[in-house]
Amino acid sequence: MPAAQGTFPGRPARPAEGAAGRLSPTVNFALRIGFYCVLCLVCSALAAVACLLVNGGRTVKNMRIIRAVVRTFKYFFGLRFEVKGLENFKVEGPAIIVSNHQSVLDMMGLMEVLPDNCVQVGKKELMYMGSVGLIIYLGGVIFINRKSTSSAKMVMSEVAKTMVAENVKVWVYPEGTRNCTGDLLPFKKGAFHLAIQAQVPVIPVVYSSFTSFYNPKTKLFTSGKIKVEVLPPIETKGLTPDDVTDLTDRCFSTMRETLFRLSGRPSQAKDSS
Ligand SMILES: CCCCC/C=C\C/C=C\CCCCCCCC(=O)SCCNC(=O)CCNC(=O)[C@H](O)C(C)(C)COP(=O)(O)OP(=O)(O)OC[C@H]1O[C@@H](n2cnc3c(N)ncnc32)[C@H](O)[C@@H]1OP(=O)(O)O
Ligand SMILES: CCCCCCCC/C=C\CCCCCCCC(=O)OC[C@@H](O)COP(=O)(O)O
Repeated sequence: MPAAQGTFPGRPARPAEGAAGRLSPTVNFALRIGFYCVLCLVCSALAAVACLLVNGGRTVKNMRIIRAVVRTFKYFFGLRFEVKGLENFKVEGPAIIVSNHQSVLDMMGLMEVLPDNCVQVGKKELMYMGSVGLIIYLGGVIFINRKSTSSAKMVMSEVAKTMVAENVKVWVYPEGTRNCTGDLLPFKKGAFHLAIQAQVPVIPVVYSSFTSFYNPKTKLFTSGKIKVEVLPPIETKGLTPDDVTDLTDRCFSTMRETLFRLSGRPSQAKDSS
């Protein structure tokens, strides 16, 4: 049975165990992150076989298999998710989903709420992570080259056409990189160009800050609760490229306000420093 409250590996010691039973935060952090990576690598290899046998190759249908596997990971790390607003995913047809990106641990949060027929946009370097790269490829993830704006834009424009033709939702992390500060980085505009080009709604998803249980700088990684809110879709019908900045700013403000509320920091919602 999986450990319920972050008891494996490198769980914090109980007072009765004394100093001998305690692990330094650095060792605890390394063990838990190392275990996460091994879990991802091993499960990806096994899931890749299942994906090839069941679906035959690269297809978004493989995401169902990946989702089912990754949803079990939270039990090993004592993580709990409290999800609200899943009904907001029930829009007819394709949509762009945008969410905050804090850590590699986000894969657990992603799979907790991932709707069917939804692929993510990821940096191309992810392809080279061994079996994890293979499973990401098999899941249909759209790879972009962050070092080449023109090629990234070309890929995104192609996605605008295919997502409508194939009725697929696309999940983008608009911060463009991981950010575990408890705030949002300024949003890149690719997701919003994509939504307006395809004339599909944007659905923001916000995860509460990990900083109370996870902080790579201070080597903190314990059990914890993550609040997730799927916000109402923002329509883009009739919007033009001139509206991209407004749409980006609107999503950013709504998500930042939600991030602070979910993380118990309402007073900072208006502070843009
Ligand atoms: C079974 C076990 C499994 C174990 C593993 C578990 C799970 C794995 C399985 C699946 C899950 C996979 C999850 C993958 C997650 C991946 C996460 C990431 O990789 S995040 C990083 C990559 N993503 C992004 O970067 C997306 C956000 N970025 C953008 O949107 C960017 O805008 C960009 C399109 C990438 C371009 O970026 P760049 O920095 O080069 O340029 P700018 O953003 O500054 O834009 C310049 C300029 O161009 C305009 N622009 C942008 N896009 C467009 C467009 N499509 N069309 C037209 N114009 C565009 C932009 O507005 C700027 O102009 P201006 O300044 O005038 O506004
Ligand atoms: C043979 C090669 C072996 C490689 C071994 C790799 C070991 C890594 C194994 C598992 C790690 C699980 C990662 C799951 C995928 C995480 C996706 C992710 O979060 O990518 C980060 C990316 O969004 C932004 O990158 P940056 O913050 O800009 O950087």
